[in-house]
Amino acid sequence: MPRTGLPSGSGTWLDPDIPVTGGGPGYGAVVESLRDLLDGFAAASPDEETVRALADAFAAWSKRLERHRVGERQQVFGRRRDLHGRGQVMAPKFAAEESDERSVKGTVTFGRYFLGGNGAVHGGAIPLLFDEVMGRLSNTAGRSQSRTAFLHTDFRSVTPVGVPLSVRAWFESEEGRKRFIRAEIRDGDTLCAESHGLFLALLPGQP
Ligand SMILES: CCCCCCCCCCCC(=O)SCCNC(=O)CCNC(=O)[C@H](O)C(C)(C)COP(=O)(O)OP(=O)(O)OC[C@H]1O[C@@H](n2cnc3c(N)ncnc32)[C@H](O)[C@@H]1OP(=O)(O)O
Repeated sequence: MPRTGLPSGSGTWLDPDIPVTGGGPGYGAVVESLRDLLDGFAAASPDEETVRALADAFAAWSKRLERHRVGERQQVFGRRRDLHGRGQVMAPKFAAEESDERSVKGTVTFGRYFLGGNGAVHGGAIPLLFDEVMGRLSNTAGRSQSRTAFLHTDFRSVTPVGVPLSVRAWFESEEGRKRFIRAEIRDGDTLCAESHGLFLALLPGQP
């Protein structure tokens, strides 16, 4: 078991090697429903009756899930590498389409939940997506676990909500523990944002 409880990967992105199967085959559909719920909630102006019904339903589900609470190493959320977005809803779902040992390409659509304003994705959600994609790429293809040392993002044009965007991340260089990675998000030919980051392979005993 890896030190941090996050499994590292010896396969490439599209060839995950450590199956985490908690939640069973229906888990991915639940995560999708949760994403839809967040987008729907963000887009809604509900009446009071609907708000009360939502509050009751959410409280009931929180109580029920409390019975299934586990420690970090048994957690399913965010550890299902067989699912796009690894079964988490904190970041928008990145769907990888091509990968090799040094790069990954895929798509993302930022739902309404990630709206900053005026149709543009929130400026914090974009580095979140970059960290997700670059951080995971950093740990693929037999590499040991790493952590983000720095992540620089340039916002080149508005990143639109609700539009399928292409995402690409690739290794620029690897120097000992240092993994320099770059990434970009494009809307068609338009560069929306680009990032470069340093990911440091963890030393034994580092959390
Ligand atoms: C299904 C599950 C999938 C799971 C998939 C998960 C995907 C998501 C992944 C998300 C990843 C994250 O967000 S991780 C969470 C965010 N990051 C963190 O919390 C990291 C916090 N920081 C740290 O823990 C530490 O600073 C480290 C580990 C990054 C580095 O500490 P260290 O090991 O002591 O290294 P240190 O000696 O300081 O530095 C080593 C070398 O790197 C350089 N260096 C260090 N930091 C920097 C820096 N910011 N900018 C430039 N250079 C730096 C040093 O100058 C040195 O160069 P030289 O002298 O050798 O030349």
